[in-house]
Parts: sequence; structure tokens; C-alpha cells
Amino acid sequence: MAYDILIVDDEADIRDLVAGILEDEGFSARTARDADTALAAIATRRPNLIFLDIWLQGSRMDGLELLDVIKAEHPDVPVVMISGHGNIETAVAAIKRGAYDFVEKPFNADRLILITQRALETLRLRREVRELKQLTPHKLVGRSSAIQQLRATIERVGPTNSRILIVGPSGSGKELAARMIHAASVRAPGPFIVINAAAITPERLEFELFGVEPGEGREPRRGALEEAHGGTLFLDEIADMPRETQNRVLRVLVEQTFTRIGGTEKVSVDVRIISSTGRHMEEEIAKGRFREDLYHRLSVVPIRVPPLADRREDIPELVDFFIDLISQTTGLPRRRIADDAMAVLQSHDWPGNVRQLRNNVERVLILAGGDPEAVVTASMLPPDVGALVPNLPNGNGGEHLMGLPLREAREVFEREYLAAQINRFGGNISRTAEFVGMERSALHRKLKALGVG
Ligand SMILES: Nc1ncnc2c1ncn2[C@@H]1O[C@H](COP(=O)(O)OP(=O)(O)OP(=O)(O)O)[C@@H](O)[C@H]1O
Repeated sequence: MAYDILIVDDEADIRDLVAGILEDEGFSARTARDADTALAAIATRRPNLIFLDIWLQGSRMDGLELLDVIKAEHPDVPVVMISGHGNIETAVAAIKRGAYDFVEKPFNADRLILITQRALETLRLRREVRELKQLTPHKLVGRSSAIQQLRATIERVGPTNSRILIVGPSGSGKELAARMIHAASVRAPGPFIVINAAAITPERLEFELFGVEPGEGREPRRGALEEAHGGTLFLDEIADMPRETQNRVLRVLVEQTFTRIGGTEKVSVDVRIISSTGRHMEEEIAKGRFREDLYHRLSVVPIRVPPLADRREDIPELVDFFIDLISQTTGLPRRRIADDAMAVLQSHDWPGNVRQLRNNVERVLILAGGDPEAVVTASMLPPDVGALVPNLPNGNGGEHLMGLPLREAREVFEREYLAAQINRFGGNISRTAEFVGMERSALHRKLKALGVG
């Protein structure tokens, strides 16, 4: 379903322009010319995001007043202000009152789209974090040596107060590891606050981190640093942090104090910082995109979470864990995964790592339907998870073999089948031999004859 975005502006040209840009990106846009039509539109259907002009000519309320009403009634709907005289004071005023971000006229279509995506992504992440917090026990599942080492490291570094940088690809479990470190520390009863630098615009990131000084008669808006006082701040995707924010964060680490945006008063907090990245930080530093001194301060203890494809032996246990978890939380019946289906799951490359595996287990449980006793076989897996022998040329499950004489077809099949099995068992010949039902030495000879290795 397309995201529903409401554009509130007194100028028809602006409404049409913004709506056109968003619709071209596949969003669904509605428009309103003043406060009353906007409130009626919101009452009819709650939008996912609102663009709101600061100056609403000919309206009962101006944009900032309407913002107050929207925030009071729908605090979760992000509002991006449209500012004609864009300057930092207007932005600060709007953000103090709860706006998510602002765009300046004249519009830059790319920035508009970026802000839209980030606002929606933040919303999604917040919801996901909320759901996951409720649903997922903080348990790091897996018996591979990489996961065993990771668990040992977490136990060792958890109780210290050191800053930790967790490196690994998206969905591999970095945030989970950070939560476990927090849980293993004396800060466990304190808050665990997450800030994702990739999901927030640079301007917004500063507000979110450092907070905003109060205006006349208002409470200050506390940033993540203050929220995390006595606990842990998890800085996700630090490589996406703009240089200016890097400078500010470095100052916080050196001076142990900071000032809110627009303020002068020094605020000091007691926060442990755990950060994460999916990038090669050495490269980011070499290209001048990340401050080396900040990197060293954040990465007192570096921890690596390997991609799922490098620890395929964890997959069966993870699948069982997610089947239990998903069936408990959704009420869907549990299923048994047949050996052929597990072989496919273990052979797949999982570019989205554990998160992608979890989503696929959920899809399987939803789609399986019918008889709760039914076993999930390879043919019931989502098509993009791949065929039983994923690397067969053409990836079409075997039709191409029909054009070959039996001897050659058998050779092609054996080669691809064994290569996929070896890959699945992480290169371990003994375990592959056991699974495919051959003697270890016979398998060796076979592989040599087929030129696999
Ligand atoms: N070893 C594991 N055992 C159990 N659940 C796991 C494991 N690894 C990851 N998960 C689950 O997979 C999902 C993705 O993990 P997480 O959010 O920690 O990844 P991430 O590396 O921080 O991702 P991103 O870089 O995209 O933020 C979460 O639901 C998490 O609980």
C-alpha cells in the first residue's frame, strides 16, 4: 500500500508541485489549502506524513498553530514544515514545537524525496524497534564459533564502561549485540537509546542528539544524549554522520559536556556510547569522510559480527528460534521444516542476513496455511530464496540439462550440487560427505574428478 501524504499549503502551485514530485515516487498525495480542510482530511484518514506550510494565508490558524493541534492529537505523525523564508530560527521554532524537519522554498525535488523517505523510515524504524522490544527476547542464537566468540566478548566487555564499535553488514545482529552489552552492564536498569544516523537528515540528527534549548515558557526538548543519561546510547550507522556532527560528538567525548541547539548552558551526562557501522571505516577515514580521532575514541573495543553466509551452521537453530517466536507472537501454527527446505535455506546467500531470514520464516508460516501438521518442503519456500541447487547454470532448476546427453547432464548436476553442499557446510568436507552419504575419501576423489574445489 502506498504511503499517504498530506500537503497543506495556501498556494495551489506549491501543493501541485509537491504532490507531483511525491506521486512520481509512488506515494499517494492529498492536498489541503487551509487549517480546516487539513483537519478534515486528517479526520477522514490519518496520513503517514504531513507537509505543512509555515505561513498559511487566509486560514483560521497559521502553520505553527496547526502544528500544535496536529501534534496534540496525533503525536506519532511526522510533520515536515515548508518554509518560505528558510532560516535556522524558523526551523528551530518549528522543531521545538514538534515538527520532524523542514524544507525551504524554492524546492529541490531530491531533498524533498530524501526527507520524505527518511521521515517514513524513521517512523518505520521506531515502530519496528517498539515491536521488537516487545517481541524479541534478547538472545543471540547460534553455535558457530563466530557467535560463540561474540557471546564471550559481550560477557567480557559488557561490565566495563568502554566504548565499543560493532562492525557488520545490515541485519546481521549489531543492534542485538549492543542491547546485550547494555544488559550485561551495570547500566542495565538505565535507558538504551538508539539513534540511526542513516535514517535522519543531517539537520535533524543534531536536534535528535543534542536537543533544543527551550523557547519562551516551554520545556527544553531533550536530545538522545540526555535521554540516555545513566544508560547507553547506541549510534547506528556512524559512517553516515556528517562531518559537522562528528565534530560536535568528538567535543562531547573530550569535554564530557555539550550545549543544546540554540543554547549556551553546559549540560553534562553520564552515557556509554556503543556505535555500529556496515562500512569499512578505514576507507571512510582514507577518503576524508570520517574523523580518525573520533573513530579511535568510539572504537576502544571493536567487535565484528560476520554475515550470515559465513556462519551457515547457525541457520537451522535460527529458523527454529524464529518459528517459535513468530508462532508465539502471531498465533500462527508452528511448522516443521523438511530437510530439503532446510538445505535451501542453508545454501541461500542472505544478503539481508538474519533480518531477511527472519522475514522469510514469517512469510513461510503465513503462506503455509491449511493443515498445521503439514511439513514445509523446498517447493513451499518463497521463490526468491532460490532453488535447491542455487548455482545451477541459468538458475532455472534444471530445464537446461534437458539439452544434454545423460553423462554430461549428470556431471553438470553433480558439480553444482556438490559445490552448493560444500558451500552450505562452510567448506567442511567431512560434514558434507556425511550429509550427501559418501565416504570422505570418495567425495574427495569425486570433487577432484569434477574439478570442484
Ligand atoms: N544471532 C541472532 N539470534 C537471534 N536473533 C537475531 C540474531 N541476529 C539478529 N537477530 C535478529 O535479526 C534482526 C536484525 O538484527 P539487528 O537489528 O540487530 O541487525 P543490525 O545489524 O543492527 O541491522 P542494521 O545494520 O540494518 O541496523 C532483529 O530482529 C534481531 O533480533
